[in-house]
Amino acid sequence: MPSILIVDDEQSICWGIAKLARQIGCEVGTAASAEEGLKLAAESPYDLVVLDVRLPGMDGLTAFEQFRKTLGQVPIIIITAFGDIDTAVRAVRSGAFEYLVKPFDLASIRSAIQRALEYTPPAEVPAAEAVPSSPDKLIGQTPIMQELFKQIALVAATDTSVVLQGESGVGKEVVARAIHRHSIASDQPFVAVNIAALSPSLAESELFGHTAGAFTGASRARDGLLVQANGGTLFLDEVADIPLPLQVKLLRAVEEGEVLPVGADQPVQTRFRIIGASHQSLKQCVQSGTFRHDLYFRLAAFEITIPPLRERANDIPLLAQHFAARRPHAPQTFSDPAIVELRRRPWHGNVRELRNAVEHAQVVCRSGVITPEHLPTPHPALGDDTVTTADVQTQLAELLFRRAEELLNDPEATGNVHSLLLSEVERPLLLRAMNHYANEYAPAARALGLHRTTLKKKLDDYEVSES
Ligand SMILES: Nc1ncnc2c1ncn2[C@@H]1O[C@H](COP(=O)(O)OP(=O)(O)OP(=O)(O)O)[C@@H](O)[C@H]1O
Repeated sequence: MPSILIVDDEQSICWGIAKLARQIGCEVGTAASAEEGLKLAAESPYDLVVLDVRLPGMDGLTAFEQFRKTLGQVPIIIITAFGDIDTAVRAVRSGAFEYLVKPFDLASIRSAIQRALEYTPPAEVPAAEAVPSSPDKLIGQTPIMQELFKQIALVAATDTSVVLQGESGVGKEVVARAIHRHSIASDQPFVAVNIAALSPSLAESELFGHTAGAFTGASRARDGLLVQANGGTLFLDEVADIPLPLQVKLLRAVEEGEVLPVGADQPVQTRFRIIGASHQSLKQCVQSGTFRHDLYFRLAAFEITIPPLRERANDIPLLAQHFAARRPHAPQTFSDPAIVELRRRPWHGNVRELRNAVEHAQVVCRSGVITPEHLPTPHPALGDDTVTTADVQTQLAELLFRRAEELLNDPEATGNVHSLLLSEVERPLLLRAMNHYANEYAPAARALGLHRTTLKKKLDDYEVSES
């Protein structure tokens, strides 16, 4: 008769799993701490261990290695309620047979136990590795986040392409960074590019590079971002915005591990893991013909959907504390009504909006305790008819602020930050004006307060066709 050791300090869990194990014909030992479990394991051999991570005294992941020493390569199922991303990665890397996130249903633990009992262990299992904690840590304790950590841990261990879906500000970039940080390529480059922010005329050379003299202004040859990511991870934010002709080139690069820089006749080798992110459904973009289906299938080998903050409201107090702690000299404490208010808000701008609201409150608060009055007015939902001009101005200012910060941190942009940012603002303005005046230069130029020829020249520079 197979025997199972269940180590969990929650009596009800021990009892539930023990009952189920007996039903499937196992002998059962239970322990409320790792130390007690190790003692039982030393006394009699077990065929399977079900091990909780959070235990009084020694934690489950530390005990894992001890169980290995005592019981050899028997399968160990790890269960956890409150873990962080490092816990998930350690659990996956430890060689745990299965990693279950509480609350789990009886069917999943039953299936894990049955599979574990039929399992023949491999000759060697990699040892658990300590994963360094990182400053851009992913915060979350809700079951939704625990599941997300698990997905990240599973995919990080591979070189599979990933698509991250989720509303703006949910944390797609932090997740991409976490995947990279926990992958075997973590010491290689992580190159992040926001496709929507690339000027259309320069997107190709930015991504694929160019030779010297490939176009006016290209005095020196330059590696594109795909080559800069060689050996590491390329994060394409707003991947749905890649122009169709470049999608073909990107697919070729990913499939064949080589790119053709603008103006070059010889390809350059480059291999990287690609992580795409989008707030739009890529599947819908494929259906509407704006995204190639072959590229979609290549990228979406593993899809992760990051839920909006309002669906994990229990994480809000923790996130608020996390953001407040980033400014050690500013107020750190939230009054109870402030926490209630934070939890109540819809957070259409998700974690980014929450982070900004905490920063705002810390600036406004003079008393040491943050109260609801210190919080800024909430962002309206996009497309909401009640959005006022002031709302739009606030959001625009915030986006420009963020983009300016990105450009100021980009060594390639140094010396051009002003013109780059202004061109990103000017292009949509001119396009809108032309559209508004049915592509008539004269009224559009009059409304803009520009000379007609100046408007025409600017549109040419932005490569905006007259159609
Ligand atoms: N779970 C989290 N824990 C800690 N910080 C987070 C978390 N999720 C998001 N953030 C923070 O929120 C901000 C927005 O996150 P991020 O830029 O990754 O969102 P995004 O989904 O990529 O947004 P966009 O689609 O607009 O590019 C960042 O400052 C990020 O560090």
